[in-house]
Amino acid sequence: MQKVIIIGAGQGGSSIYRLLKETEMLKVTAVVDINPHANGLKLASEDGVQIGYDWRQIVKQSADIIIEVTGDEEVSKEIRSSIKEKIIFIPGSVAYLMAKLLQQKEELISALSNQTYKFNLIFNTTDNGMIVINPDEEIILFNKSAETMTGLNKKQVLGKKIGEVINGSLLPRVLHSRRVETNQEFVLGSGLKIITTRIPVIGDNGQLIGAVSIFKDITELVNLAEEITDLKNLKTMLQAIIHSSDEAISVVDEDGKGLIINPAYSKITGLAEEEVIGKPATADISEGESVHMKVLKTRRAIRGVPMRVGPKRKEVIVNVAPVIVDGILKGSVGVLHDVSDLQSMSRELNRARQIIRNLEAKYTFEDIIGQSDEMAIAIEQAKLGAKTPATVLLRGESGTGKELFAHAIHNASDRKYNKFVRVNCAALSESLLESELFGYEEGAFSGAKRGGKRGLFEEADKGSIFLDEIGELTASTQAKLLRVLQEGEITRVGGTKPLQINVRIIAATNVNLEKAIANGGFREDLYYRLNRMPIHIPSLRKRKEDIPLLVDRLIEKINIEYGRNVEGVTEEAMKVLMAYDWPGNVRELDNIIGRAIIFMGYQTHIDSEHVSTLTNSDIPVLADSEMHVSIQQGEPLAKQLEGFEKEIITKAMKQAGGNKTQAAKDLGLSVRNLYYKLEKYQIENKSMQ
Ligand SMILES: Nc1ncnc2c1ncn2[C@@H]1O[C@H](COP(=O)(O)OP(=O)(O)OP(=O)(O)O)[C@@H](O)[C@H]1O
Repeated sequence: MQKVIIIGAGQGGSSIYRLLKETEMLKVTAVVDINPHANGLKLASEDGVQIGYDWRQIVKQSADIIIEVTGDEEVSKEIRSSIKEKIIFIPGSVAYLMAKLLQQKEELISALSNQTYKFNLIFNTTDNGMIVINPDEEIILFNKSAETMTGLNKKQVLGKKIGEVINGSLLPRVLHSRRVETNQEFVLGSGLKIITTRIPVIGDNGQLIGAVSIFKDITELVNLAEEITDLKNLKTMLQAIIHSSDEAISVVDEDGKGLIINPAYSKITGLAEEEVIGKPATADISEGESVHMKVLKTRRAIRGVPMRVGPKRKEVIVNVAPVIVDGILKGSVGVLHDVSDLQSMSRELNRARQIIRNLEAKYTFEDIIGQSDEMAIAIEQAKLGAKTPATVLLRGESGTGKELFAHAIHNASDRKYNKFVRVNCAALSESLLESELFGYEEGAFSGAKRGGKRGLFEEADKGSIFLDEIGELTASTQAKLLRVLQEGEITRVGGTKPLQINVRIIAATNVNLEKAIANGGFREDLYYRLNRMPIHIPSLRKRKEDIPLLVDRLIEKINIEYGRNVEGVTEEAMKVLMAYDWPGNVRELDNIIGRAIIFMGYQTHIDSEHVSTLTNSDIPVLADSEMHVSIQQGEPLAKQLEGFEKEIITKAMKQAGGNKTQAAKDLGLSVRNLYYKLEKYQIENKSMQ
């Protein structure tokens, strides 16, 4: 290796030294610095190169090349003259040029590495994944985010075809199409959803250099979008619910300004949306301080505030509750309940209850009061009857408790978990009764339901059917009933196919069936079928000893019904009750006690004055002094006659103590006709006393 000595370290020799260090053909053995303060000295000593200040001493050493860069002519001359046999001599100017070149190279390298650092910094710190491929589809760049999103290591993927690394990658497509594809959705093998932009890289001369994919993880975005969609759905649903609610609803914000109202609210208050939305809550309801404002002030719900709202001054009950989200008051929601609606609903409910009552047997033998011998026998017989499948015929005047017995028999029988159906045979016309009892087939008559209808016998299958007022059946219905009793089957009206049924019949009548047979009004064969187990329920006048017990139990029952605290009857009152002969039986007694309790004020005992209307006189209906005829101007005669008829029937029923058979007899009407008129004029039994 050629040995080199450099003279003039402080004058550029150091640079020459660094340049020569890189060549493996030359070895710098010494560096001489003619100026002792120059820093070339330090460099040389660090590298273990011999150094010195006395060039004359140094050049005496053997060297193949001497480089002199002092720039000092004197020194230069002296060196030249003193070196006789040295091989090469490079003058300082050339060395200087070399040093300059070296410096430029170093600067270039430093600038380049600086650029590379910046590029790497950007490339690897961005959230976006970046993959670059060459025209052969091989991956040449793969940044940190790409590693994180794909779960692949850069070292594993560089140089590989992108299709092998990312299944189904569409990046090669842009190599062929040379078209940018922006914001394309793609699902990575890891299941991550990304949105990617694919760009072909084309050189200035139009030559294809490769393609870049820049992509973003959009899982969170998608989730967010889904959440927003869910929220939107929820909002839409909530609006639909509020909108369709029959309850009047209003929502205000935390300042009490209207946010939402529904059509029911507008209907009841008479306020349109534009009069409420964005307006202070104090203006929404005409009366008093807005309940909304109170709720917003106190952050407490207010319930049950009665108010009158709207042009019709409708009575409503207001409930308002604050809306608090994460402890922050956001507004309040108010609901107005239209009380008039509630009242009609309660009427509906009562009607429904009545219907249900008709379909269930609610009384048991426990509810039948009576210790008299006659009553004890009747109860005993009924209990026996309950245990057999036999048809039972309950006989007794109206109001003696025949229905009560029918319930009790059903409930004591092994059919108690099945239906108990009550039918009043006198209350319906023949055709209606038959279609009710036996059902009908489609098209049986005009107005028949499509698909036909099940009859009550079918309804009561495996249960019991209570046929009240059986003595009122027409000949046709009697014949059909006989068939049920004989064959255990029914045929729907308009049908041909008989249906097997398993129903226990409990029949009841308050007419003398034997007399009816004699008159030809009742079939004898049916009578014998029905009369297998007759039970006679005594009239109240025949068991007056039961009156005190009945009175006690009735007071107990009515106290509960009316919320009263009546303790009993005075001796005087009891005398009146015992003296009366009770044409309406227990029903009449029930009504009398009920009416006395209503009118007696807050006394603890029913006194004789409260039952003073009870007399056994036999006043003819039309002689009632309260009855009067007054002519209504402009009302048709037929209408006025109807009003008069209603009045007469009401009086007759009152006088008969609610006993329909008696009332019908007094008026010379058939029981069926009386039922029809009671129904027509809506005369209820309760008002009979
Ligand atoms: N022995 C009794 N113990 C308690 N309450 C009775 C008794 N008998 C009848 N009642 C009551 O008297 C009212 C009339 O009874 P029920 O309807 O059973 O009579 P009914 O004989 O079926 O009358 P109708 O022939 O007019 O239909 C009912 O409120 C019933 O609870």
